[in-house]
Formats: sequence, structure tokens, C-alpha cells
Amino acid sequence: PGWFSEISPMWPGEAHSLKIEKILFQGKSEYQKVMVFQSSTYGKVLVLDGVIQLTERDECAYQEMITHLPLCSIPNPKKVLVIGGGDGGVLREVARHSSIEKIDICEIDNMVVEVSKQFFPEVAVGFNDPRVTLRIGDGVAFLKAAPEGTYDAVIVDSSDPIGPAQELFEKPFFQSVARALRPGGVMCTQAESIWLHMDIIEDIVANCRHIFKGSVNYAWTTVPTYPSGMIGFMLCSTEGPVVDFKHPVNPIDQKECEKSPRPLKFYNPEIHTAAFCLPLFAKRKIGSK
Ligand SMILES: NCCCN[C@H]1CC[C@H](NCCCN)CC1
Repeated sequence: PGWFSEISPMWPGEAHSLKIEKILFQGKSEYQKVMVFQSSTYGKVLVLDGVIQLTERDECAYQEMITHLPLCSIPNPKKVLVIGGGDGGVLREVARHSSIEKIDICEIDNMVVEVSKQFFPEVAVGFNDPRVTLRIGDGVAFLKAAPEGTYDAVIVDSSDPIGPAQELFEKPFFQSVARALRPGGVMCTQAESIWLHMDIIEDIVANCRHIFKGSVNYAWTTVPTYPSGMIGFMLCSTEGPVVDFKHPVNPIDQKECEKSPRPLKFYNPEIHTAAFCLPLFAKRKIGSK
């Protein structure tokens, strides 16, 4: 029955549309409106407050890159924290790393978890891994309470800065992430689009360069159903063992990449390195030493 158009003040004057076959769920949580619909060509789609979060067809590009860019950059990740990520997709990807012993996740909205389990079983499969501990709550408070140097990696799989995730783009939050990481630990955050939010990205880069004394690099992937067709990530490491994000030291073993029921669809070592290559207009503003 018609089309869904992703109209938002965050990307004025443009809107990506998907043809709706059937609306499968509409609800309102404590934090946001939640909708699921069956699209004609991208499978099922999860929408929060009118913003597309994932589609079955292209979620692999985002979940695989936001997870493997950090985890393949450090030799032996053991303890990982996911902030946000309530659909479970990042958990599914973290679980591919055999060195991982513990996966904590802090998601603020339980409705996202329940809706993902009901409508996106191939994404929510991540919650089944025995190493996962789910906390429903505010990631800012969770990190404040985390003991210093707890995690090898923190992945911030957030929505956009307008809405419940606003604080996850601010300096105090990045400081609390740096404190919760061990020396040489890494953070990877959802860092918006160079076509839409260069100003937000510049703020994030400035804050991260100030807080993370290791390396700070912006990488990106293509997601057809995100506005401008791409999304970026901020890769940061604390001081300690040097992390060279551009050359992965810890490749996912081949059999894990092919493992059923859900083999990798997007990430590979070459695209890992390529993800850090930027167009001139972005290099000029973001750069990297
Ligand atoms: N695990 C999937 C969650 C995806 N997070 C975000 C969903 C909203 C999306 N807006 C893109 C806005 C334009 N850059 C960014 C990623």
C-alpha cells in the first residue's frame, strides 16, 4: 500500500523511499516510535522515529563493517561492549571472533530487542550466543559504572544525534569509553555521512583526537538504504600498543567467514583497508596523521 519516505530535518531536501508491501508492526516505546514493514525489494525494514535503521538486504554492510573494522585491528580481543545495537546484528558479527570470551550489550529500548527477535531472526540470532549479557539501560550510565580498563573494544551502534542517541555523540561519553578501554583498546562508533554531516564529523574527530591518544581514523561503507547511500565510522585507539586500523592484524578465519547459517556477505580484508580511503573534500576536513 504505497511508499515509505525517509523525510527528516537531519537530511533536508532529500528523502529515500521504499515501496511498502505490508506494514508488519507499529508501536511506541518509552523512547521512540517503532515500525516494521515488508518492502518490495529490500526485505523487511526496521524504522525508528521515521528513520531507517536496517533492511534485511543491506544490513550486512553496516553490521559487518562496524564490527570487523575494530575487532580485526587488534590481536586478541577478549572482552567487547556494544552500546546500542538492540537489533542484535553487531552481536552476530562479534560472535564470529573465537578469541572473544565476553560480550556485554547495553541497549536503552527493549522494544527494539523484542521487535528484532520477532521480525528479524537472522539479525537477532546474535542474542543466542552464550557469551552475551544484555542490559536494558542508558549506555552513558553503563559506561560511567564500568571499571577502568575493562574492555578490549567498545562498539557504539547508535541511531542519529537527534533523539535518544544524542549523548552518544558528545565528549563526556567518549571520555567514559576511553576510561573503560584497556591500553591499546579500540572504539568504533557510527559516525554519519560525509555527504550530509561534515560538521558533526568534524566535531567527533576533534573530540576523539583530544581524548584518544592512539590513532583516530574515519572509515566508511555503502548502505543503499541510508541517506546519501553511505555511512561512516570513527575508529579510535587509546594509548598503549599501536593500532594500525588500515592493515588488519587479526583476520577472521576463512571457515568462520563461510560458516552457515549466516556466512559473511560484505566484509573482507581488502575492503577493510579500502574503507579508510576518503574523497578529497573529506580528507581536507578530516585528514589523518
Ligand atoms: N544496527 C543497525 C543500527 C543502525 N544505526 C543507525 C541507524 C540510523 C542511520 N541513519 C543514517 C543517517 C544518515 N547518515 C545511521 C545508522
